Amino acid sequence: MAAVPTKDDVIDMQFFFCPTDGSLQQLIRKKQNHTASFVFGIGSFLQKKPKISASRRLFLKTKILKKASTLLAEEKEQKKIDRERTLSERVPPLKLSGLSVQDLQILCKELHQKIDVVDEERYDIESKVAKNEKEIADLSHKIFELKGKMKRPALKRVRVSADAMLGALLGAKHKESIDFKANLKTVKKEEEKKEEVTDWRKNVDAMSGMEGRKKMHPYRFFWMSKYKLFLLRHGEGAWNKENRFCSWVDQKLSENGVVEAQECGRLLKEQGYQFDQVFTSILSRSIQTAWLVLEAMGQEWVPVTKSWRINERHYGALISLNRAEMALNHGEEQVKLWRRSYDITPPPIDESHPYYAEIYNDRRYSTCDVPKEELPKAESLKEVLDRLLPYWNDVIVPVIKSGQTVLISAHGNSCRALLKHLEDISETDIVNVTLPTGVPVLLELDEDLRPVKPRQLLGDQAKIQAAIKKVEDQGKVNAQNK
Ligand SMILES: O=C(O)[C@@H](COP(=O)(O)O)OP(=O)(O)O
Repeated sequence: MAAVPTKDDVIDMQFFFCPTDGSLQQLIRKKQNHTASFVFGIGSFLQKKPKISASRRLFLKTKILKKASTLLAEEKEQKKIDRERTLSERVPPLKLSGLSVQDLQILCKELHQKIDVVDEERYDIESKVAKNEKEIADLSHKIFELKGKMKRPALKRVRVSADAMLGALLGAKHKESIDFKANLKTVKKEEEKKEEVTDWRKNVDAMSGMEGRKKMHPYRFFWMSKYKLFLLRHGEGAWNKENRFCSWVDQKLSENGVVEAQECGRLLKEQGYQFDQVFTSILSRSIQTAWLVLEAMGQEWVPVTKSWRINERHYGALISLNRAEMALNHGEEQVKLWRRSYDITPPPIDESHPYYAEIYNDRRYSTCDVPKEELPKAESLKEVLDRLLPYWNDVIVPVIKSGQTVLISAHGNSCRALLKHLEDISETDIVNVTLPTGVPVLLELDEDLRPVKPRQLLGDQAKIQAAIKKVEDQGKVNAQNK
């Protein structure tokens, strides 16, 4: 402990509470060395003057306490002022008056971007702290182990040769001398394997679980999302209800489908989401769903862009057939392969099919970016992805990257194809991904449009699970609505 300063040494004396033990302390700064501080307990300070009476001591203590409490209050007040000053410097008050809705939206976006940046910094700092804490814990553990090794029981040193020791162990018969060194193995000191620090974003192979998504680095889930993308399978269509393959036949929403779409819009509104652009297929059920969602959200003005490339998978000759009947005739396994496999294409549609003319004579298919003759006659999920990807890359991605929030109102399989691409789902695992009607799927993506979190199906989770099961069961012999 530092020497007790004399009266001449002292330039400043303060009393304060010690936060660690709650005792009253005295802080004295030395004259010669302004950087040095000495702290003495009040007890010991007072003990140095034994002549002091009890009442005087009490009086002093009370005075010191009063002074300390005033100082504390002042310090608290000062901290408050400092905090407010720093906040007003770093976070200037928002000037909202006179701003148009568009300006407000831009401001909101800017603020969100700032929050994202701060969160990323916070995340970085937190992970650094966690890493350092782990290192400290490891080092403490090593120290503990070393200390343990130091406390070996004191052994008596005995000078005995190896031969003498063998003799003692094996008895007097032992005569040979043994070269112990010859039997010693050379053990290389194992180099401590250093954990490789890589950019987790590049670690696609390490992505994990979640319905077949490849393993994802756990930290990735804590990364802040840069973009939000919403995928939506339209509300129930008339043929969904009848359990018929609808595909490119332009069925409208069922009554229930209308309600599903409206409820979806209400939910998104409740949760405060706003869209800047909506993309749909050129099939009425996805367009109708987009309208109903926007209407329920009060965002009817949001631009809607349509493309055949977002259309449902072309189910070829299966179009209009009942799934349960198909399961009865061809087996549930076969129906599952047709419905959910990645690269199995169902038999193609031809002119003899009852819906061929209705599909291919429809004017909408002469507006596509490929000649009518080149439009598919049946598609596997892979083929859906092949025709969807150019549109995604060339049209939708730039919109998302410009900072706009996008809703894609599409179909079961066009959404599955996109999910496979975005979440890097394997060909075998995509079989297990099923989307219910009218349930928005929220994807949070990083700057390269890779998911940073598991996809979220928004809404009542029990209902969603039941709806998924219902869709899966459509391909079973005993499905409802045969
Ligand atoms: O074509 C259809 O009937 C369904 C998908 O059928 P499954 O792949 O579920 O058999 O597409 P959607 O209702 O999403 O437009």
